[in-house]
Amino acid sequence: MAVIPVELAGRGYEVRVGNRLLADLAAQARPFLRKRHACIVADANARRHWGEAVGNSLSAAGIEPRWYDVAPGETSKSWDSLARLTDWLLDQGVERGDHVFALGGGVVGDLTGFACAILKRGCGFVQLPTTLLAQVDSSVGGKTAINTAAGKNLIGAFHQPSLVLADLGTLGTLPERELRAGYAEVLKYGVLGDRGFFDWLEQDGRTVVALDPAATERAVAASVAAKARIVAEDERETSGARALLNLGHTFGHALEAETGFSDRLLHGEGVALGMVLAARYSARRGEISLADAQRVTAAVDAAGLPAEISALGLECDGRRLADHMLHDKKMDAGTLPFILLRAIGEAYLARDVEMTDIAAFLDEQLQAH
Ligand SMILES: NC(=O)c1ccc[n+]([C@@H]2O[C@H](COP(=O)([O-])OP(=O)(O)OC[C@H]3O[C@@H](n4cnc5c(N)ncnc54)[C@H](O)[C@@H]3O)[C@@H](O)[C@H]2O)c1
Ligand SMILES: O=C(O)C(=O)C[C@@H](O)[C@H](O)[C@H](O)COP(=O)(O)O
Ligand SMILES: [Zn+2]
Repeated sequence: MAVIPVELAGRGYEVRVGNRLLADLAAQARPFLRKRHACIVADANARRHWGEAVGNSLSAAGIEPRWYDVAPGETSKSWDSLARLTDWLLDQGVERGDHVFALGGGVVGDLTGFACAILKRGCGFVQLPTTLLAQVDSSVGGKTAINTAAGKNLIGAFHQPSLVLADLGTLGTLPERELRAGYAEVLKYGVLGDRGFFDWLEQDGRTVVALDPAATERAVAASVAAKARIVAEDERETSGARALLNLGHTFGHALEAETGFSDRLLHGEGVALGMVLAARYSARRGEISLADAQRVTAAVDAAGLPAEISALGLECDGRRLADHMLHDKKMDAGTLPFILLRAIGEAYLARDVEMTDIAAFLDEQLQAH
Protein backbone atom coordinates (compact mmCIF):
# COMPACT_ATOMS: atom_id res chain seq x y z
CA MET A 1 0.00 0.00 0.00
CA ALA A 2 1.19 3.51 -0.79
CA VAL A 3 0.34 6.20 1.76
CA ILE A 4 0.44 9.76 0.48
CA PRO A 5 -0.03 12.58 2.97
CA VAL A 6 -1.87 15.74 1.99
CA GLU A 7 -0.12 18.27 4.20
CA LEU A 8 -2.44 21.03 5.38
CA ALA A 9 -1.78 22.72 8.72
CA GLY A 10 -3.98 21.01 11.30
CA ARG A 11 -6.23 19.46 8.64
CA GLY A 12 -3.87 17.11 6.85
CA TYR A 13 -5.00 13.63 5.87
CA GLU A 14 -3.80 10.46 4.22
CA VAL A 15 -4.57 9.04 0.81
CA ARG A 16 -4.04 5.28 0.96
CA VAL A 17 -3.66 3.50 -2.36
CA GLY A 18 -3.77 -0.29 -2.36
CA ASN A 19 -5.83 -3.44 -2.52
CA ARG A 20 -8.65 -4.77 -0.34
CA LEU A 21 -9.03 -1.43 1.43
CA LEU A 22 -12.85 -1.57 1.26
CA ALA A 23 -12.97 -5.09 2.68
CA ASP A 24 -10.86 -3.69 5.51
CA LEU A 25 -12.88 -0.48 5.85
CA ALA A 26 -13.77 -0.78 9.53
CA ALA A 27 -10.10 -1.03 10.50
CA GLN A 28 -8.84 1.53 7.95
CA ALA A 29 -11.39 4.13 9.00
CA ARG A 30 -11.60 3.25 12.71
CA PRO A 31 -11.04 6.84 14.01
CA PHE A 32 -13.95 8.07 11.86
CA LEU A 33 -16.48 5.49 13.04
CA ARG A 34 -17.65 6.70 16.42
CA LYS A 35 -21.27 5.44 16.38
CA ARG A 36 -22.99 2.06 16.03
CA HIS A 37 -24.01 3.02 12.49
CA ALA A 38 -22.36 4.74 9.52
CA CYS A 39 -23.93 6.70 6.62
CA ILE A 40 -22.68 5.71 3.20
CA VAL A 41 -23.63 7.76 0.16
CA ALA A 42 -23.11 5.47 -2.79
CA ASP A 43 -23.19 5.62 -6.54
CA ALA A 44 -25.69 2.86 -7.43
CA ASN A 45 -23.17 1.00 -9.64
CA ALA A 46 -20.38 1.27 -7.11
CA ARG A 47 -22.73 -0.10 -4.45
CA ARG A 48 -23.82 -2.96 -6.70
CA HIS A 49 -20.21 -4.09 -7.13
CA TRP A 50 -18.60 -3.02 -3.87
CA GLY A 51 -21.40 -2.49 -1.36
CA GLU A 52 -21.10 -5.98 0.02
CA ALA A 53 -17.41 -5.59 0.84
CA VAL A 54 -18.12 -2.29 2.61
CA GLY A 55 -21.23 -3.58 4.39
CA ASN A 56 -19.58 -6.81 5.55
CA SER A 57 -16.57 -5.00 6.95
CA LEU A 58 -18.75 -2.60 8.94
CA SER A 59 -21.20 -5.27 10.12
CA ALA A 60 -18.36 -7.50 11.32
CA ALA A 61 -17.18 -4.59 13.44
CA GLY A 62 -20.68 -4.16 14.91
CA ILE A 63 -21.49 -1.07 12.84
CA GLU A 64 -24.76 -0.90 10.91
CA PRO A 65 -24.30 0.49 7.37
CA ARG A 66 -27.02 2.97 6.35
CA TRP A 67 -27.11 3.43 2.60
CA TYR A 68 -28.15 6.34 0.42
CA ASP A 69 -28.14 5.60 -3.32
CA VAL A 70 -27.21 8.24 -5.87
CA ALA A 71 -28.27 7.75 -9.49
CA PRO A 72 -25.20 7.37 -11.73
CA GLY A 73 -24.28 10.28 -13.95
CA GLU A 74 -23.37 13.93 -13.98
CA THR A 75 -27.00 15.04 -13.57
CA SER A 76 -26.78 13.93 -9.93
CA LYS A 77 -24.55 16.94 -9.25
CA SER A 78 -27.65 19.13 -8.95
CA TRP A 79 -29.55 21.28 -6.46
CA ASP A 80 -32.26 18.66 -6.41
CA SER A 81 -29.92 15.79 -5.47
CA LEU A 82 -28.19 18.00 -2.93
CA ALA A 83 -31.48 18.88 -1.23
CA ARG A 84 -32.57 15.24 -1.08
CA LEU A 85 -29.20 14.10 0.26
CA THR A 86 -28.96 16.78 2.96
CA ASP A 87 -32.53 15.99 4.07
CA TRP A 88 -31.57 12.32 4.37
CA LEU A 89 -28.40 13.12 6.33
CA LEU A 90 -30.44 15.28 8.70
CA ASP A 91 -32.96 12.44 9.12
CA GLN A 92 -30.08 10.17 10.06
CA GLY A 93 -29.09 12.59 12.81
CA VAL A 94 -25.62 13.28 11.41
CA GLU A 95 -23.69 15.51 13.82
CA ARG A 96 -20.77 17.82 13.09
CA GLY A 97 -18.31 15.38 14.62
CA ASP A 98 -19.54 12.49 12.45
CA HIS A 99 -18.08 11.26 9.18
CA VAL A 100 -20.14 10.44 6.12
CA PHE A 101 -18.66 7.97 3.60
CA ALA A 102 -18.75 8.68 -0.16
CA LEU A 103 -18.51 5.49 -2.25
CA GLY A 104 -18.25 6.03 -6.00
CA GLY A 105 -16.73 8.30 -8.59
CA GLY A 106 -16.29 12.04 -8.82
CA VAL A 107 -20.02 12.66 -8.99
CA VAL A 108 -20.74 11.09 -5.61
CA GLY A 109 -17.54 12.52 -4.11
CA ASP A 110 -18.28 16.08 -5.24
CA LEU A 111 -21.95 15.89 -4.20
CA THR A 112 -21.32 14.26 -0.81
CA GLY A 113 -18.36 16.52 -0.08
CA PHE A 114 -20.49 19.58 -0.74
CA ALA A 115 -23.38 18.23 1.36
CA CYS A 116 -20.91 17.66 4.21
CA ALA A 117 -19.44 21.14 3.77
CA ILE A 118 -22.81 22.76 4.44
CA LEU A 119 -24.52 20.25 6.74
CA LYS A 120 -24.67 21.96 10.13
CA ARG A 121 -21.96 24.25 8.66
CA GLY A 122 -19.63 21.33 8.16
CA CYS A 123 -19.31 17.68 9.15
CA GLY A 124 -16.60 15.19 8.33
CA PHE A 125 -16.39 12.89 5.34
CA VAL A 126 -14.27 10.04 4.03
CA GLN A 127 -13.73 9.47 0.32
CA LEU A 128 -13.96 5.89 -1.00
CA PRO A 129 -13.23 6.53 -4.69
CA THR A 130 -14.12 3.69 -7.06
CA THR A 131 -13.25 5.19 -10.46
CA LEU A 132 -9.78 5.89 -11.82
CA LEU A 133 -10.69 9.55 -12.15
CA ALA A 134 -11.82 9.79 -8.55
CA GLN A 135 -8.75 7.94 -7.25
CA VAL A 136 -6.24 10.12 -9.07
CA ASP A 137 -8.04 13.44 -8.81
CA SER A 138 -11.50 14.22 -7.46
CA SER A 139 -11.24 12.49 -4.06
CA VAL A 140 -8.14 14.51 -3.19
CA GLY A 141 -7.91 18.22 -2.52
CA GLY A 142 -11.31 19.23 -1.17
CA LYS A 143 -12.97 20.80 -4.21
CA THR A 144 -16.67 19.94 -3.86
CA ALA A 145 -19.50 21.21 -6.04
CA ILE A 146 -22.69 20.81 -8.00
CA ASN A 147 -23.50 22.09 -11.50
CA THR A 148 -26.17 24.60 -12.51
CA ALA A 149 -27.72 25.49 -15.85
CA ALA A 150 -25.04 28.17 -16.15
CA GLY A 151 -22.19 25.68 -16.00
CA LYS A 152 -19.94 23.25 -14.26
CA ASN A 153 -19.16 23.22 -10.51
CA LEU A 154 -20.49 26.75 -10.08
CA ILE A 155 -21.91 26.16 -6.60
CA GLY A 156 -19.52 24.56 -4.16
CA ALA A 157 -17.02 24.84 -1.35
CA PHE A 158 -13.54 23.80 -0.39
CA HIS A 159 -14.00 21.07 2.20
CA GLN A 160 -11.27 18.51 2.77
CA PRO A 161 -11.99 14.85 3.49
CA SER A 162 -10.46 13.28 6.61
CA LEU A 163 -9.23 10.18 4.76
CA VAL A 164 -9.15 8.81 1.21
CA LEU A 165 -9.08 5.05 0.60
CA ALA A 166 -8.34 4.29 -3.03
CA ASP A 167 -8.96 0.56 -3.41
CA LEU A 168 -7.39 -0.40 -6.74
CA GLY A 169 -9.52 -3.55 -6.91
CA THR A 170 -12.60 -1.42 -7.60
CA LEU A 171 -11.18 -0.44 -10.98
CA GLY A 172 -11.71 -4.01 -12.13
CA THR A 173 -15.47 -3.49 -12.49
CA LEU A 174 -15.27 -0.09 -14.15
CA PRO A 175 -16.50 0.14 -17.76
CA GLU A 176 -13.61 0.65 -20.18
CA ARG A 177 -14.86 4.03 -21.36
CA GLU A 178 -14.80 5.30 -17.75
CA LEU A 179 -11.30 3.90 -17.26
CA ARG A 180 -10.09 5.80 -20.31
CA ALA A 181 -11.83 8.98 -19.13
CA GLY A 182 -10.00 8.70 -15.80
CA TYR A 183 -6.73 8.15 -17.62
CA ALA A 184 -7.10 11.65 -19.11
CA GLU A 185 -6.56 13.17 -15.65
CA VAL A 186 -3.51 10.90 -15.14
CA LEU A 187 -2.04 12.16 -18.41
CA LYS A 188 -2.81 15.71 -17.26
CA TYR A 189 -0.25 15.50 -14.42
CA GLY A 190 2.47 14.62 -16.93
CA VAL A 191 1.50 17.32 -19.41
CA LEU A 192 1.22 20.05 -16.80
CA GLY A 193 4.24 19.39 -14.65
CA ASP A 194 6.18 16.17 -15.12
CA ARG A 195 7.76 15.41 -18.47
CA GLY A 196 9.29 12.16 -17.18
CA PHE A 197 5.86 10.91 -16.12
CA PHE A 198 4.47 11.90 -19.52
CA ASP A 199 7.31 10.01 -21.25
CA TRP A 200 6.47 6.90 -19.22
CA LEU A 201 2.76 7.17 -20.03
CA GLU A 202 3.52 7.73 -23.70
CA GLN A 203 5.47 4.48 -23.62
CA ASP A 204 3.46 2.36 -21.15
CA GLY A 205 0.10 4.12 -20.79
CA ARG A 206 -1.70 1.16 -22.32
CA THR A 207 -0.60 -0.97 -19.34
CA VAL A 208 -2.41 1.44 -17.05
CA VAL A 209 -5.61 1.29 -19.09
CA ALA A 210 -5.21 -2.52 -19.17
CA LEU A 211 -5.00 -2.42 -15.34
CA ASP A 212 -1.62 -4.05 -15.05
CA PRO A 213 -1.31 -4.05 -11.22
CA ALA A 214 2.16 -2.46 -10.92
CA ALA A 215 1.48 0.14 -13.62
CA THR A 216 -1.89 1.05 -12.13
CA GLU A 217 -0.49 1.48 -8.64
CA ARG A 218 2.39 3.59 -10.00
CA ALA A 219 0.04 5.78 -12.03
CA VAL A 220 -2.44 6.32 -9.18
CA ALA A 221 0.20 6.94 -6.51
CA ALA A 222 2.22 9.32 -8.72
CA SER A 223 -0.92 11.25 -9.68
CA VAL A 224 -2.07 11.56 -6.07
CA ALA A 225 1.42 12.67 -4.99
CA ALA A 226 1.46 15.34 -7.71
CA LYS A 227 -1.97 16.62 -6.69
CA ALA A 228 -1.13 16.50 -2.96
CA ARG A 229 1.95 18.67 -3.54
CA ILE A 230 -0.04 21.29 -5.42
CA VAL A 231 -2.95 21.29 -2.96
CA ALA A 232 -0.55 21.70 -0.02
CA GLU A 233 1.01 24.69 -1.80
CA ASP A 234 -2.21 26.43 -2.84
CA GLU A 235 -5.24 24.84 -1.17
CA ARG A 236 -7.79 27.43 -2.32
CA GLU A 237 -6.42 28.20 -5.77
CA THR A 238 -5.29 31.69 -4.85
CA SER A 239 -1.60 31.76 -5.82
CA GLY A 240 -1.93 30.30 -9.31
CA ALA A 241 -0.24 26.96 -8.49
CA ARG A 242 -3.50 25.01 -8.14
CA ALA A 243 -5.02 26.62 -11.22
CA LEU A 244 -2.57 24.50 -13.26
CA LEU A 245 -4.69 21.44 -12.30
CA ASN A 246 -7.33 23.06 -14.49
CA LEU A 247 -5.29 22.32 -17.63
CA GLY A 248 -7.74 21.34 -20.36
CA HIS A 249 -10.74 22.21 -18.19
CA THR A 250 -11.61 25.65 -19.57
CA PHE A 251 -12.17 24.09 -22.97
CA GLY A 252 -13.45 20.84 -21.46
CA HIS A 253 -16.09 22.41 -19.21
CA ALA A 254 -17.39 24.49 -22.15
CA LEU A 255 -17.73 21.29 -24.18
CA GLU A 256 -19.49 19.55 -21.27
CA ALA A 257 -21.93 22.46 -21.02
CA GLU A 258 -22.52 22.42 -24.78
CA THR A 259 -23.26 18.68 -24.69
CA GLY A 260 -25.66 19.16 -21.75
CA PHE A 261 -23.55 17.33 -19.11
CA SER A 262 -24.65 14.14 -20.80
CA ASP A 263 -23.05 10.80 -21.68
CA ARG A 264 -22.15 12.34 -25.04
CA LEU A 265 -18.98 13.63 -23.43
CA LEU A 266 -17.66 12.44 -20.07
CA HIS A 267 -15.68 14.85 -17.90
CA GLY A 268 -12.40 13.06 -18.56
CA GLU A 269 -13.08 13.03 -22.29
CA GLY A 270 -13.65 16.79 -22.21
CA VAL A 271 -10.39 17.22 -20.30
CA ALA A 272 -8.50 15.08 -22.84
CA LEU A 273 -9.80 17.12 -25.76
CA GLY A 274 -9.29 20.31 -23.76
CA MET A 275 -5.60 19.41 -23.23
CA VAL A 276 -5.17 18.91 -26.95
CA LEU A 277 -6.80 22.28 -27.60
CA ALA A 278 -4.64 23.98 -24.95
CA ALA A 279 -1.52 22.45 -26.53
CA ARG A 280 -2.54 23.49 -30.05
CA TYR A 281 -3.46 26.97 -28.94
CA SER A 282 -0.10 27.27 -27.16
CA ALA A 283 1.65 26.18 -30.38
CA ARG A 284 -0.36 28.75 -32.34
CA ARG A 285 1.03 31.41 -29.97
CA GLY A 286 4.55 30.12 -30.68
CA GLU A 287 5.04 28.67 -27.19
CA ILE A 288 5.09 24.84 -27.12
CA SER A 289 6.65 23.33 -30.25
CA LEU A 290 4.33 21.89 -32.88
CA ALA A 291 6.05 18.55 -32.33
CA ASP A 292 5.22 18.57 -28.61
CA ALA A 293 1.61 19.62 -29.29
CA GLN A 294 1.44 16.65 -31.64
CA ARG A 295 2.82 14.35 -28.91
CA VAL A 296 0.02 15.46 -26.57
CA THR A 297 -2.54 14.80 -29.32
CA ALA A 298 -1.04 11.38 -30.05
CA ALA A 299 -1.03 10.38 -26.35
CA VAL A 300 -4.72 11.32 -26.05
CA ASP A 301 -5.60 9.52 -29.26
CA ALA A 302 -3.60 6.40 -28.29
CA ALA A 303 -5.69 6.15 -25.11
CA GLY A 304 -8.88 6.04 -27.16
CA LEU A 305 -9.86 9.53 -25.99
CA PRO A 306 -11.29 12.24 -28.25
CA ALA A 307 -8.58 14.38 -29.82
CA GLU A 308 -10.60 16.22 -32.48
CA ILE A 309 -13.42 18.61 -31.60
CA SER A 310 -14.73 18.29 -35.15
CA ALA A 311 -15.54 14.62 -34.41
CA LEU A 312 -18.04 15.57 -31.69
CA GLY A 313 -20.62 16.67 -34.22
CA LEU A 314 -21.40 19.89 -32.35
CA GLU A 315 -23.81 22.32 -33.89
CA CYS A 316 -22.24 25.47 -32.55
CA ASP A 317 -19.50 27.91 -33.39
CA GLY A 318 -16.40 29.04 -31.51
CA ARG A 319 -18.15 32.10 -30.15
CA ARG A 320 -20.79 29.99 -28.41
CA LEU A 321 -18.14 27.79 -26.77
CA ALA A 322 -16.20 30.90 -25.71
CA ASP A 323 -19.40 32.27 -24.17
CA HIS A 324 -19.75 29.15 -21.99
CA MET A 325 -16.27 29.93 -20.64
CA LEU A 326 -17.36 33.30 -19.27
CA HIS A 327 -18.87 31.48 -16.27
CA ASP A 328 -15.49 29.90 -15.45
CA LYS A 329 -14.45 30.39 -11.83
CA LYS A 330 -11.02 31.59 -12.94
CA MET A 331 -12.60 34.77 -14.39
CA ASP A 332 -10.81 37.72 -12.85
CA ALA A 333 -11.97 41.29 -13.44
CA GLY A 334 -13.43 40.36 -16.78
CA THR A 335 -10.39 38.41 -17.97
CA LEU A 336 -10.17 34.64 -18.20
CA PRO A 337 -6.70 33.22 -17.54
CA PHE A 338 -5.88 30.10 -19.58
CA ILE A 339 -3.59 27.25 -18.63
CA LEU A 340 -1.22 26.98 -21.57
CA LEU A 341 2.02 25.14 -22.24
CA ARG A 342 5.59 26.27 -22.80
CA ALA A 343 6.61 22.63 -23.11
CA ILE A 344 5.35 19.22 -22.08
CA GLY A 345 5.68 19.32 -18.30
CA GLU A 346 5.65 23.13 -18.18
CA ALA A 347 2.16 24.59 -17.90
CA TYR A 348 1.64 28.22 -16.98
CA LEU A 349 -1.20 30.66 -16.42
CA ALA A 350 -1.61 33.03 -19.38
CA ARG A 351 -3.45 36.24 -18.53
CA ASP A 352 -3.25 37.86 -21.96
CA VAL A 353 -5.68 35.67 -23.91
CA GLU A 354 -8.42 37.44 -25.88
CA MET A 355 -11.74 35.63 -26.03
CA THR A 356 -12.20 36.72 -29.65
CA ASP A 357 -8.96 34.90 -30.47
CA ILE A 358 -10.15 31.79 -28.59
CA ALA A 359 -13.42 31.88 -30.57
CA ALA A 360 -11.51 32.18 -33.86
CA PHE A 361 -9.18 29.32 -32.87
CA LEU A 362 -12.17 27.14 -31.96
CA ASP A 363 -13.83 27.93 -35.30
CA GLU A 364 -10.68 26.65 -37.04
CA GLN A 365 -10.69 23.50 -34.91
CA LEU A 366 -14.40 22.88 -35.47
CA GLN A 367 -13.83 22.98 -39.20
CA ALA A 368 -10.56 21.01 -39.32
CA HIS A 369 -10.34 17.38 -40.53
N1 LIG B 1 -13.41 17.66 -7.03
C1 LIG B 1 -12.43 17.56 -7.92
O1 LIG B 1 -11.29 17.95 -7.70
C2 LIG B 1 -12.72 16.89 -9.23
C3 LIG B 1 -11.65 16.47 -10.05
C4 LIG B 1 -11.95 15.83 -11.24
C5 LIG B 1 -13.25 15.59 -11.60
N2 LIG B 1 -14.26 15.99 -10.78
C6 LIG B 1 -15.65 15.67 -11.11
O2 LIG B 1 -15.80 14.27 -11.10
C7 LIG B 1 -16.88 13.91 -11.96
C8 LIG B 1 -16.48 12.75 -12.83
O3 LIG B 1 -16.14 11.68 -12.00
P1 LIG B 1 -16.06 10.18 -12.57
O4 LIG B 1 -15.33 10.19 -13.84
O5 LIG B 1 -15.58 9.34 -11.46
O6 LIG B 1 -17.56 9.89 -12.97
P2 LIG B 1 -18.81 9.25 -12.19
O7 LIG B 1 -18.79 9.55 -10.77
O8 LIG B 1 -19.98 9.67 -12.99
O9 LIG B 1 -18.58 7.69 -12.38
C9 LIG B 1 -18.46 7.16 -13.67
C10 LIG B 1 -19.36 5.95 -13.89
O10 LIG B 1 -18.78 4.82 -13.28
C11 LIG B 1 -19.73 4.12 -12.48
N3 LIG B 1 -18.95 3.49 -11.43
C12 LIG B 1 -18.31 4.09 -10.40
N4 LIG B 1 -17.51 3.21 -9.79
C13 LIG B 1 -17.67 2.03 -10.41
C14 LIG B 1 -17.07 0.75 -10.26
N5 LIG B 1 -16.09 0.53 -9.39
N6 LIG B 1 -17.49 -0.23 -11.08
C15 LIG B 1 -18.44 -0.01 -12.04
N7 LIG B 1 -18.99 1.19 -12.25
C16 LIG B 1 -18.60 2.19 -11.46
C17 LIG B 1 -20.72 5.17 -12.09
O11 LIG B 1 -21.97 4.59 -11.82
C18 LIG B 1 -20.76 6.05 -13.33
O12 LIG B 1 -21.66 5.49 -14.25
C19 LIG B 1 -17.25 15.14 -12.73
O13 LIG B 1 -18.41 15.69 -12.20
C20 LIG B 1 -16.07 16.07 -12.49
O14 LIG B 1 -16.45 17.42 -12.57
C21 LIG B 1 -14.02 16.63 -9.62
O1 LIG C 1 -8.47 20.03 -7.97
C1 LIG C 1 -8.41 20.95 -8.79
O2 LIG C 1 -8.03 22.07 -8.48
C2 LIG C 1 -8.80 20.71 -10.19
O3 LIG C 1 -8.90 21.65 -10.95
C3 LIG C 1 -9.05 19.30 -10.62
C4 LIG C 1 -9.95 19.16 -11.81
O4 LIG C 1 -9.61 17.94 -12.44
C5 LIG C 1 -11.43 19.07 -11.46
O5 LIG C 1 -12.19 18.71 -12.57
C6 LIG C 1 -12.01 20.28 -10.77
O6 LIG C 1 -13.29 19.98 -10.24
C7 LIG C 1 -12.20 21.45 -11.69
O7 LIG C 1 -12.28 22.56 -10.89
P1 LIG C 1 -13.09 23.85 -11.23
O8 LIG C 1 -12.61 24.81 -10.20
O9 LIG C 1 -12.76 24.27 -12.62
O10 LIG C 1 -14.53 23.50 -11.10
ZN1 LIG D 1 -11.13 17.35 -13.90
